[in-house]
Amino acid sequence: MTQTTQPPVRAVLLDIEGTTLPVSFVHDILFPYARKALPQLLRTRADDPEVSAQLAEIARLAPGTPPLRQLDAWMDADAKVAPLKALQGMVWAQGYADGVLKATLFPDVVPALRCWAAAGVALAVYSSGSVAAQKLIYGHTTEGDLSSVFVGFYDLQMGGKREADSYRRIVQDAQWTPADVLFLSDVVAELDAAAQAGLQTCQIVRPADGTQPGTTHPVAATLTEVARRFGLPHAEAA
Ligand SMILES: CSCCC(=O)C(=O)COP(=O)(O)O
Ligand SMILES: [Mg+2]
Repeated sequence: MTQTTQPPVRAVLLDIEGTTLPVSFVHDILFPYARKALPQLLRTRADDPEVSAQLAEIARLAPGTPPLRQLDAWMDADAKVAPLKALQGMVWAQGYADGVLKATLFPDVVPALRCWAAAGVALAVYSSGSVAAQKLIYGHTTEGDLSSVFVGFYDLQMGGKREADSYRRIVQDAQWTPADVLFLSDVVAELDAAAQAGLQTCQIVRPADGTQPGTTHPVAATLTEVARRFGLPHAEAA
């Protein structure tokens, strides 16, 4: 019988929602905050080039629809659309600055990420949330600023998370070898796309989020379990 061995993991690419952060934080705190704050952002900063560029993109994607109505429709559908994600990131910045928003990561996340980074494993984020929003989350956690553990942040500018080419672009940008990279996500379609691009994969199945395990990828409930399964260092072993 032939046995396949996994190449050692040299880099870990991580999803956010449902992987490092509870789905409830995104849906019950971040999204309602953005829905409430977006009308004022469009009223007061429509001429700001950062905002007007996103308004132009909305007009390109949904010609003739008033921007706020289109943003509401995308939020209702939880659509992962770049201009919505960019504008959400802009309003969240104020919430983090005011101290109203603070990210509570799953308890296994900070020790695992610190341990992996200290051991020389390259860590990067890939989320539908904008790079600015990702840096805000990891820069404002209940356990302090974690953003320096990451060597890269990737968003929808790389393409959709269910498309294999997005993972190829990320790996190329980071100058990694696909087989050396482990992608962690709660969503099987994202893992399928990453596997198609040659990455190793593991589904994070968080009981708190009620994630349903699939059958086609290794499964782990915590990053500690990921470490054991993929030969990464873990805090207890340090
Ligand atoms: C990074 S900010 C909040 C996440 C977000 O806006 C979102 O849509 C969730 O996307 P993910 O790709 O992390 O599931
Ligand atoms: Mg997710």
